[in-house]
Order: sequence, then structure tokens, then C-alpha cells
Amino acid sequence: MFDTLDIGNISFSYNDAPVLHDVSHQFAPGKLTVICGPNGSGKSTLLHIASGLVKPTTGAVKLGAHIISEIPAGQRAQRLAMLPQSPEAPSELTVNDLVALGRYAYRKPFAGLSTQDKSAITGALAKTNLNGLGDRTLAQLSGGQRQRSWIALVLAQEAPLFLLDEPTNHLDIAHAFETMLLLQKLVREENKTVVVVLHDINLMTAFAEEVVLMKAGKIIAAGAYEDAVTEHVLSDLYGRRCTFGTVANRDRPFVVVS
Ligand SMILES: Nc1ncnc2c1ncn2[C@@H]1O[C@H](COP(=O)(O)OP(=O)(O)OP(=O)(O)O)[C@@H](O)[C@H]1O
Repeated sequence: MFDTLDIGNISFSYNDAPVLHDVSHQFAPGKLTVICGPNGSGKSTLLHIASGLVKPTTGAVKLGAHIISEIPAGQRAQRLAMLPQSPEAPSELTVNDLVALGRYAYRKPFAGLSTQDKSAITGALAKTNLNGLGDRTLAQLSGGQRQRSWIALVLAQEAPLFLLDEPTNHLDIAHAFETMLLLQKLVREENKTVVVVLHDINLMTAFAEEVVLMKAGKIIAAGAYEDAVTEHVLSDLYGRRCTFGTVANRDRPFVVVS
């Protein structure tokens, strides 16, 4: 049974500056949804509101039957995991310590890690190719290794719903592709719901099952990738000509911007 995540008629202003305008969407349960749009279009703000970390100025976010901000933090963390765009942690923390933070919603005060906690942490480190780096501090990692440590923290949370803001930041093309393969696998093999903000439209065309395309604080197109994503829509979204190309043995196109 999937939790549904619904945003209804959301508007949001920072101080008096409106950045989201009456946005509504139901994220497709059990699918990989990619949110794309130009810088400043409101993607991160929308994700923060969808996660319950930020309250909308008007409108409501519902996780299942409940307003998300009314669900106690511990329960919410077991149902929804969020990776912000630039997460921060003390640089002397080890990778193991960081990933263990993903288990906080399951742990009793002052208790050590349970067998289940340890297995979730080991599994998350393996899935993100961090085996052998658990004892390194964050200061001793490359930018990409640090980013993968944050993804491991989110995986260790073992929630059915993941919201990830630019998880491929700092990753080389192979690790970025592998991260998307991992998210695809979570959806296909573990029935997770994944919502991910991406700037790389070629990763979007390769992996999105569903899309939310945002411009100037509004959703200009949303729904199944095949229905929503066209050269015309992408060109309009970014204000540059976007042309599809094809390669043999691949259904989805690549995109060239000119
Ligand atoms: N803390 C803040 N205070 C004031 N304005 C903010 C704040 N955070 C974001 N904004 C503004 O809100 C708008 C939307 O920002 P947001 O980060 O949601 O966009 P985005 O689509 O995620 O951008 P990017 O692709 O650059 O990460 C932008 O105009 C931004 O300048």
C-alpha cells in the first residue's frame, strides 16, 4: 500500500516575494518522478514544502490522509525521506556516523544501533559504492563521495517515499548515471516512490517515468513522461531550442540545446 503525497493549491512567499503560485500535484505512487525547470523556478521550495519542512503560505500538503506538518517528526521520517540540495554536517563526522543519522526515527534515546539499524547502514553503504569508506571523516572525502554519503543516509532511513533535491550534484557522469539507476531500482524492485529534482535533462529523458516541469513558480506541464515531454515543451521551459536525437537500441531520446 502506497502513501500518496498530494500538494493542493500551494502558494508560498519568502518575506513578501511570491515564489510559488497556486501549485497542485499528486506525486504518482510507486513511480520515479523528475522535477525540472530553470534556476529559481521554485523546485527546491516546492520539495521543502512537499516534505513538510516548510509550511506553505496557502494550500496544504497531505501525506496519505493527513496534513504532513501535523504528522509527528519521527513518524514522518519513517514514511518520507528528504535530501536537500546542500545538506550540511560537521566535517569531522565519519561516513558511518552520518549514515547512522538516517536511523534516528527508529532508535530509542541513548540506545546503540540495533541489528536492523546496522544492516540498513551496511546496505545503504553498499548501494552507494561506499564500502571501505565508512571510517573516513566527511573532510576526507571527495565532493562526489560526500554526496553519495548523503544519499546513503537517506537510503538508511528506509522510508517508502524519497524526495531528493539534485542528488547528482558533484557526481561524475558515471556516478550520476549509477545514482539514477539505483533510484530506478528502488522504484522497480522495492516499490518505492521517488521524486527527484534534476538539472540534467538527459538524465530526465533517460529515467523519468513521470515529470513535473516548473517555470516561474508554476507547473507548466506534468504527468507521464511520454505525454508531457516534447521538444516544444522543453524549449519553452528553458527559453532555448531543445532538439531530440536518437541512438540505436534506446527508446528515449537525448537532448541537444542550441
Ligand atoms: N531563503 C530564501 N529567502 C528569500 N528568497 C529565496 C530563499 N530561497 C529561495 N528564494 C528565492 O525563491 C525563488 C525560488 O527558489 P528555489 O530555490 O525554490 O528555486 P529552484 O528552482 O530550486 O532553483 P535552482 O535550480 O537554482 O536550485 C528564487 O527566486 C530564489 O531566489
